[in-house]
Amino acid sequence: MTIAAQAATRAERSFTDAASTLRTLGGRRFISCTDAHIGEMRRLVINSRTVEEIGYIEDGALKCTSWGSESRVVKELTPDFVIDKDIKAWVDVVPLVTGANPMSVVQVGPYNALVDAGRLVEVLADQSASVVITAPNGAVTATLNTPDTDFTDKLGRETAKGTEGESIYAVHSKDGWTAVAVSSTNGLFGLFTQEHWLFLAFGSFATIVIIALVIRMSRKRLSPLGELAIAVRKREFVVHYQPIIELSSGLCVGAEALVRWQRPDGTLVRPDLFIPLAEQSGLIRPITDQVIDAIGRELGPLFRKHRSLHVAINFAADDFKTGRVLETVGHRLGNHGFANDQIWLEATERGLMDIDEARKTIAEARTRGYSVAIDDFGTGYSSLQYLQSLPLDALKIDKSFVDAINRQTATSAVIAHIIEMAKSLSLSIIAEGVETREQAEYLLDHGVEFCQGWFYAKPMPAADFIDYVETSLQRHDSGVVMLSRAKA
Ligand SMILES: Nc1nc2c(ncn2[C@@H]2O[C@@H]3COP(=O)(O)O[C@H]4[C@@H](O)[C@H](n5cnc6c(=O)[nH]c(N)nc65)O[C@@H]4COP(=O)(O)O[C@H]3[C@H]2O)c(=O)[nH]1
Repeated sequence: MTIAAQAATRAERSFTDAASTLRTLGGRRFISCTDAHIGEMRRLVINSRTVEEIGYIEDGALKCTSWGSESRVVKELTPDFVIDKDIKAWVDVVPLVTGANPMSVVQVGPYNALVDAGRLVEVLADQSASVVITAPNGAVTATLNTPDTDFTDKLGRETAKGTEGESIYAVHSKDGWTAVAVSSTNGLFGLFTQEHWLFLAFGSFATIVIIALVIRMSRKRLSPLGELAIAVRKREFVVHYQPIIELSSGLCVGAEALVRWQRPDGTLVRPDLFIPLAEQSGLIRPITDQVIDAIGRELGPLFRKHRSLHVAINFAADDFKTGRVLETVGHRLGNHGFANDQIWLEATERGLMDIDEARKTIAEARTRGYSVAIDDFGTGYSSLQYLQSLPLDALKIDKSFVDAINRQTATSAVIAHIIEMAKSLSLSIIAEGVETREQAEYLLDHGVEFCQGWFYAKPMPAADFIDYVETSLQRHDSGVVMLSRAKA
């Protein structure tokens, strides 16, 4: 298939896919703009590769979109073209809600969908080629790399290919849709056609290369949220475990579970690059569930064998607010033989902002036997009063304060105050990000019980963590203690 043919097929499919998504929605009954209605619109957007946003129109006003409620009057414009009688389409519309780049709009009944025109032409393997796609009524729906429209108009709408001067072109028509691709004879596209004998000889190889490029490019162009939604569906999340160390003995007493997004090419994406988006979009829930499932599967046998170990799990604000965390953890880890007192729930200060809800969830968690720690302490707005009002078990000191130890900077003194504050509230203290022996010694001298950090171990896959724990326990049994040996 030529580039033009791929582009035309893709354009037509984008519009009909969007229309069929809207028809599915139209076939279902919802009380308009309720949580269930908006939630379903959002779900369809997340699961679609073509639709960026869905809107619902009633009495000439945009009542809600997949982003939430709205109440803007929309001007009724004449559609740029109509497909199959009931599908209206417009091109180059600036989205009302996000004000993002112009997109195409497809409307079926009371619903409309925003389709990213750029994605219609993402099939290109050759960046030097330009493409123009026209709808059955001749309206230009998408372009790439600013085509010379005088030239492309001249080529007409019949499937054809050839060269003219320095340019090589292909026109492909399908069901009234036309895509014209133009490239210079030096481009990759030109190369394939010029070296026709090569293409013939290695035709299947070239096709595979193009398909691979197309797939790579379409992945690249997918919005971050679209990518994340696909990662959730394909369960692309893995968990690494960072040992938590008892400072006085050097013994590994447990681990913090830290999620990573493992891309299909094997690269690992850091959580701070996708957790905020996951929290905003609601995808954090299935991600949290996948983390908990992995912990159960990977650490179940180790935790049944060593009852003194604990695992600390990070929870998002949403998990804490709704109390959902308790059911999820109880069910999913209980099945693998974890005792509740082996589970520590970690929430950031931000996650506990809704203090009344947080207090309820924490109290219930402790009744069930879980421990609850406040994470990244000192980076938010927490005050002593705020801390006092929550029935917490432990406080994690943020790495930025540990970094300042013995540095004579403005923050250097803060850590001593945090430690005193935690002690006055009888909270256990865990210091994060310990990278040097001096830091570990300072913390031990100031009565901090636990820490984690690269001085001891980086986060690691489950199999390595299991080896680490077994070795740590054997050493401890044989009387070897890391920090006290270091001090001697
Ligand atoms: N430079 C340095 N870094 C150290 C050292 N020791 C630990 N770290 C890093 O510090 C972070 C500690 O986790 P956090 O404060 O809970 O901060 C976490 C946590 O807030 C969030 N996160 C991680 N996993 C999850 C999860 O499953 N769910 C949720 N909701 N959030 C998660 O992402 C944050 C970042 O996690 P990571 O990138 O894994 O980064 C981890 C860890 O790899 C050290 O000695 N030096």
